[in-house]
Amino acid sequence: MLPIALTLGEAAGVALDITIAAWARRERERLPPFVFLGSAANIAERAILLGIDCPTREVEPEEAALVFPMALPCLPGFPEAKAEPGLIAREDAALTIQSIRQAAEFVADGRCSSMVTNPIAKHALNEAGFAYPGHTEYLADLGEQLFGEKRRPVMMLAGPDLRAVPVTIHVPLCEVPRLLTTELIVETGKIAAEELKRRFAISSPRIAVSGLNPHAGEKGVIGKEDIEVIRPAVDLLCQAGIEAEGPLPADTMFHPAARRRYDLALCMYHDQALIPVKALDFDHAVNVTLGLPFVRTSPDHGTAMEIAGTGRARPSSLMAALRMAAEMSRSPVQA
Ligand SMILES: NC(=O)c1ccc[n+]([C@@H]2O[C@H](COP(=O)([O-])OP(=O)(O)OC[C@H]3O[C@@H](n4cnc5c(N)ncnc54)[C@H](O)[C@@H]3O)[C@@H](O)[C@H]2O)c1
Ligand SMILES: N[C@H](C(=O)O)[C@H](O)COP(=O)(O)O
Repeated sequence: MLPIALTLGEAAGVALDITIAAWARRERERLPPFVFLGSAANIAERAILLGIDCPTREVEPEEAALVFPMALPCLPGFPEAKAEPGLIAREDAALTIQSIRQAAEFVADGRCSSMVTNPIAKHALNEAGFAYPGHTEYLADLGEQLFGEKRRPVMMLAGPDLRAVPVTIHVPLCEVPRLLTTELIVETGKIAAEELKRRFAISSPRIAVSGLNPHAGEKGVIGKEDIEVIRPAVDLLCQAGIEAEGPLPADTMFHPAARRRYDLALCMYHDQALIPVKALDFDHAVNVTLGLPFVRTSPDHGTAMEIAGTGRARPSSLMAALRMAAEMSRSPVQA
């Protein structure tokens, strides 16, 4: 059985904590096997701090599934991160990036089934010269480099109660109206619909498209984008055979009865999509990148630096991400 490649993330945050806590729950939670692409020494040290019994074993991915019931499999020789809980070490940025790339390479080489990323501190990587605002954008480039396929990466946050996709992702809010085009909305909606069919067995996904402005523009009185940019996109999605409706006022499309009418909320910007998912399902939602030539999921939360090393970090979202990656890798049609 191929393991999941689990990345290092930011060692000053809760990445090590939730990795250890998830492994410790592997039997009860029936977790798929994973191999940690980080240092065994870092895991051992954090496990002592947390008071969790967590033996490690340095193994290649091929042996990880066999070892997983007894010890947390770690990549042999992976350099030790220097961070302390809550205290970022600048030199760790290179390791964090190396781990993400290594995970994608293992999947490309058929040595791992999929990748799950631990949370990174975007500002720390940015200061170290990392040219991407997040995993999503970096992984799209790795998809091209390693698989020869470049598609638009689509971020989806998926919880038990809601799936939502932001059309624009890691961009300043003031840039959103300029970046939002009919073409971008249609392309994002098509990729999302295709992936819901292919990877999530939803045969005819229903997509609710949000407006941009209050009250979806109130017939153009409070902004024109809803009429001029978003409505034509909804029409084009419908013409492409996708069950899409909108633009819907964003403030009233997330209550329980409204959510029952669709499988995916296609939202215009990051917080419009992520706030409702995290408000409803923070502990169990998963961040999944659609449109990649490989499977990548992630917990929905960030580095939570202030609770690193305290034992207060819950591994539930990471466990949901591991399960989702395993299920998506088993989906009938592979990229
Ligand atoms: N996938 C990723 O790499 C990813 C995702 C989101 C945020 N981030 C980064 O994380 C950093 C911090 O972001 P933030 O503070 O907005 O969000 P955060 O998710 O780190 O923290 C928000 C709140 O939730 C709590 N929390 C988070 N995870 C928890 C867990 N597993 N168990 C218990 N409590 C938990 C935190 O203590 C905090 O109170 C930023 O640098 C951001 O860029 C990374
Ligand atoms: N936008 C995500 C969130 O807030 O949960 C997060 O920053 C992760 O993004 P990447 O997966 O692109 O790193």
